Amino acid sequence: MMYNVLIADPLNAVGILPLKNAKNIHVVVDTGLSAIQLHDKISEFDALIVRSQTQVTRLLLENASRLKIIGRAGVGVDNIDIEAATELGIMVVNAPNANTNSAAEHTMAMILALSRKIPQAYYALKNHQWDRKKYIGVEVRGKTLGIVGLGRIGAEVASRAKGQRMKVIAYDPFLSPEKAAKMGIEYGMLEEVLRVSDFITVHTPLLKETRHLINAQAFELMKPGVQIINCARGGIIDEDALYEAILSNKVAGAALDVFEEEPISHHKLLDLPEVIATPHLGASTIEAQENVAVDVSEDILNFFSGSIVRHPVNLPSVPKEIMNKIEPYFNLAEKLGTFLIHLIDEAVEEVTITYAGELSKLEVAPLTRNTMKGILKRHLGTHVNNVNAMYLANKRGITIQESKTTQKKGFTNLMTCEIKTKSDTRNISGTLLNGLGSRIVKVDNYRVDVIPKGHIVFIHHNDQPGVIGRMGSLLAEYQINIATMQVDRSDMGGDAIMVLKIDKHLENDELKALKDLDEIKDVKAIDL
Ligand SMILES: NC(=O)c1ccc[n+]([C@@H]2O[C@H](COP(=O)([O-])OP(=O)(O)OC[C@H]3O[C@@H](n4cnc5c(N)ncnc54)[C@H](O)[C@@H]3O)[C@@H](O)[C@H]2O)c1
Ligand SMILES: O=C(O)CC[C@@H](O)C(=O)O
Repeated sequence: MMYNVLIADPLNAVGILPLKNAKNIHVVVDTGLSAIQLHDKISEFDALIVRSQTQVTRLLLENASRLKIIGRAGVGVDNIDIEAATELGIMVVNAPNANTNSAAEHTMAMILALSRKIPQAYYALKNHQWDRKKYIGVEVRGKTLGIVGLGRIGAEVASRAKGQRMKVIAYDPFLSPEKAAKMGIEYGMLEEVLRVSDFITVHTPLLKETRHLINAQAFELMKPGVQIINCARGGIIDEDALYEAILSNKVAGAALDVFEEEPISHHKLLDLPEVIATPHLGASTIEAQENVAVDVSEDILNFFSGSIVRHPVNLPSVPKEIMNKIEPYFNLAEKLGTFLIHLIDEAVEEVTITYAGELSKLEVAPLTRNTMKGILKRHLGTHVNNVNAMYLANKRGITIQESKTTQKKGFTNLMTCEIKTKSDTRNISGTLLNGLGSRIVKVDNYRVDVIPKGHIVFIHHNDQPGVIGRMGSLLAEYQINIATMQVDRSDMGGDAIMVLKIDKHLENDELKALKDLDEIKDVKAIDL
């Protein structure tokens, strides 16, 4: 059988040799296609390889009748509609480790270029201006580098910055003070990192929760004269807010490798002398390009030869015969993990999953993996799947325990997930009701009855008259409809919780307004 592979973005020629040399693969390299041309052509191909430029949309995939696999030659998969690919049974693979080093080196190059105004001075000199006074920089030695997102690249940047004698402070939801100490850096919550840093570099994925993570409020917290670096994804920093912060002299300089929209040739930020920029070059080295091309090429060959792929982004990996038995619980497991992680504000240290009643007779390992996927996906994004979830948890030092009990605990089947952090323990339980589908039945031991789907607001408050009414009125002011509501309390006048189902995603300003109401202790917005 011959497989047609389309390479739609520029890829390293040596890296794609494994594909070119394979007897059953016909490689077409066509990197200049418009979206419409790609749409017209895609139905001829069994595999598509892209970098960050080609947008792999649902519309494109719906026309890709032969397509079986997409290779992303890099880390970020935000240019690929993973949900659509999964729905259509198209596998997505990426190359998560292949460009880490290059992206970290590029970040360091940007920090140093920014601190010494190298691009500005170079530009002036090329324009025949010998000006030594205008381009006085600052040393990075002794300065504090704040790292937001301490994953693969963030951690590499941290170790390089220490080599430059910088103090490093980092925030990552999976980082604890102990882990930070082992790496010889400081741990801080996001606000602290923003407050104390002289340079701030972001290394998170672009997710719903990280879009505009660095916004006008974040800039307000920063030191005057702070310098900002983004070599991760456009959109993590609010570009309008950055522009204003530079005009008001709060931010002294910014180095950008990525933009909210790409490609660009004009942008108001590029008109500011304080901004230096590169056109998404973080992974553009000979080594990284060869590595990413080799990694995706090999995985595409693995896929077509029926071998195990090494970097799946969306693989449903559970064998069919086991899946048939546990399928009804599979979705519930992920949703319990997703719900619970939203209640957690510190690094996760331990996860315990207990299977009770009929569940204890089943093969539950895939359910544990799917729960972990739900937990990790919140901060690690769509590349987490039930194949790599345990590996990723392990790498972050999270202990996972699984236990079974034949006791029914009030339900014929009950799955309970507990997360321990340094100072907190939270739990959630769910069940499958005969004929009625899955339900969340307990949160932190409060009784609830919630279908694990849609937009949920979880509120922790004091049991006082009027709280529920104020909550309802405020949501009404924002035109937010409450679909269902559950309330429970520890005792009269004591701790209480509310679980609301609402008809839309709760925006940050709406969340803040709810938090500011009297008697409210905490509010979490959870999209299941
Ligand atoms: N410029 C380039 O060419 C280039 C090259 C490679 C990667 N990237 C991008 O760099 C970014 C990081 O890649 P990586 O391989 O290190 O990913 P990674 O998954 O290893 O690390 C991301 C880290 O961000 C953390 N995170 C998630 N939400 C957070 C939040 N709200 N606050 C703080 N931290 C949060 C996660 O816990 C995780 O540890 C991605 O956006 C990737 O697409 C860019
Ligand atoms: O394709 C590129 O060069 C960029 C890749 C990079 O942004 C990534 O996420 O891996």
